[in-house]
Amino acid sequence: MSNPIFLALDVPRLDDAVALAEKVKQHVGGIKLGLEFFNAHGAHGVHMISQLGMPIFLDLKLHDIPNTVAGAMQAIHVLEPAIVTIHASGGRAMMEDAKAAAGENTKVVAVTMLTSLDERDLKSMGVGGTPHDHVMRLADLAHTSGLDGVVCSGHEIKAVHDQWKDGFFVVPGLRPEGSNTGDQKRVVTPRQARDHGASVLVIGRPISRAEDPAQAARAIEATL
Ligand SMILES: O=C(O)c1cc(=O)[nH]c(=O)n1[C@@H]1O[C@H](COP(=O)(O)O)[C@@H](O)[C@H]1O
Repeated sequence: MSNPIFLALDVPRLDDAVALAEKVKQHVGGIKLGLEFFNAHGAHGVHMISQLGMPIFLDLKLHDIPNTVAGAMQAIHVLEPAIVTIHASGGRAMMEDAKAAAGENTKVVAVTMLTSLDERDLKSMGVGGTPHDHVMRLADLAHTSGLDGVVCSGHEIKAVHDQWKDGFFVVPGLRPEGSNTGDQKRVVTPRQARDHGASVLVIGRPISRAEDPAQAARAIEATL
């Protein structure tokens, strides 16, 4: 079975990002490049990381009107990402148009509810119900909009997987037992997420901020 860990390369300097990716390469299945990396280094940065020969997950969290998101999807064909994120709250038309505009080898997955949010945050945004309800509703919308899968926390992955058997599921907000959760609120261990149906495990700081990132990645890999 291939390694489901994608390292979130949320580091500001390109040379540090390349060095970190080189260090952990043997212990992860791919690299996730997100807003911090893409806004700082753009297409050039993506090409640099692509040279390591690993699948690239471009976490752009697109959320705009359908025409604009479709145009953004077209613009990244050249980068050949394996996975791209959009926001499910952009709605059905946005998701349908995003999928139609994506490259044929790119999985388009929708962020349901960020792992940094909890029920109080939902309430403060005027959204009723529990995180579970909210995630299930948006996962169903993403499914019927023709997407490949969703991003959700480890708290919901089992229910989402039960409802969408052949979906592709990305789970961030992962922490090995006893490690610092930081800004994440809906957290599980990498092993729990894997056991409950995650296709991809996104892990950033527990590896990137470790004293020995390769050892940290190896230790997490060993728990799977
Ligand atoms: O789309 C994502 O990858 C994402 C969605 C989400 O709900 N929560 C979340 O943390 N992420 C990303 O996953 C990574 C988590 O990083 P760490 O908390 O450092 O492991 C970051 O790059 C986030 O941008």
